[in-house]
Amino acid sequence: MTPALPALSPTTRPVAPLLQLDGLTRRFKSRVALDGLSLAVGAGEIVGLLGPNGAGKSTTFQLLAGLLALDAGRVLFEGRPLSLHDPALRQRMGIIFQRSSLDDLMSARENLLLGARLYGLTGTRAQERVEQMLRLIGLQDRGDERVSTWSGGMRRRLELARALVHQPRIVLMDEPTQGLDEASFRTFWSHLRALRDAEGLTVLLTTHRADEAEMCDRLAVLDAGRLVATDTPAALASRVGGDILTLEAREPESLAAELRQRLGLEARVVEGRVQVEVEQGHALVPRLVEAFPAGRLASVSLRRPTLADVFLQLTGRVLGADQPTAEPARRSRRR
Ligand SMILES: Nc1ncnc2c1ncn2[C@@H]1O[C@H](COP(=O)(O)OP(=O)(O)OP(=O)(O)O)[C@@H](O)[C@H]1O
Repeated sequence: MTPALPALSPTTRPVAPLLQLDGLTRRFKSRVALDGLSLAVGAGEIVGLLGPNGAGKSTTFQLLAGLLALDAGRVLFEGRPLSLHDPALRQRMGIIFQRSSLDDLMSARENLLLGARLYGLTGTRAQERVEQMLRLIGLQDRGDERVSTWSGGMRRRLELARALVHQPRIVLMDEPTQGLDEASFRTFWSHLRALRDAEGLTVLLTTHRADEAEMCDRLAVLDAGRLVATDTPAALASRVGGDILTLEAREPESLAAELRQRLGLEARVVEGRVQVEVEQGHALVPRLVEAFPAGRLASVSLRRPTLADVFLQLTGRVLGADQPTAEPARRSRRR
């Protein structure tokens, strides 16, 4: 008798990512919207897709939602390739698009019940799930009100509940908090995290907000349909290193040119102010004040880099802005 093979221990058994995008490619005539995007999303992870306008974020979501056909590439769920039209994939995914998909004339409960029925949940099971979701988003006392009377923040939380009513493993969210005020943004995220903890939810979202990007477990930066970086927010922020000096001046372009020529600094103009990335910012401040007499500089401020700076360095664009503002920074820096 052949001896039984030893069982793989949990540490040696390979764990497939929950969702794996493998070389996703989509063209619109001669324009390549997505150019071989590969990205793995692990179970229980909140992954943020960051990218300037036209980077390919919405195209990725439309492909995953089965609304567009792929030109090349494949999607694996728990290690198994799945067609984007496979009902099994639909069942495991919840999607929140930028535009509201709620029915304004219905109450919150009715909206959730409709969502549940679309995924085959009926009877007491559907009712229970609807009540559970209303509790999780903290709106159980308002469930019978018409959605049209609700605030933007409450509606976004209801969208989240509706995308999750059929208990998907992963939820895709296209700019879920766009237009929300600070308080609604915080509430939305605390519910999202509670859902992740309560239901083991995995999230793939797009955002233009640096504060939202900071909240993700991992970020994938897209530019012109290609993945240019993927890492934790902290690791990405440490790529910029050093300090960010911001200088206000009446003629920012000429000041930036002088900083480059006279001091050999990598200075660029970002939204009307001169920005310089340096290792020892505090040591440079007195030199700048000395080099540029009163009148040339209106103010100098020093801060640690944020994700918005990382984004600028990688893509040459300001996070959330429509137009390019600068060339992506060269790697070498004056120390
Ligand atoms: N239906 C379409 N027909 C032609 N071109 C398209 C179509 N959809 C997207 N594109 C192009 O594909 C590229 C990627 O667009 P996409 O909407 O995915 O970008 P995005 O990252 O979502 O941008 P935004 O942040 O502005 O929503 C863009 O150049 C866009 O013009």
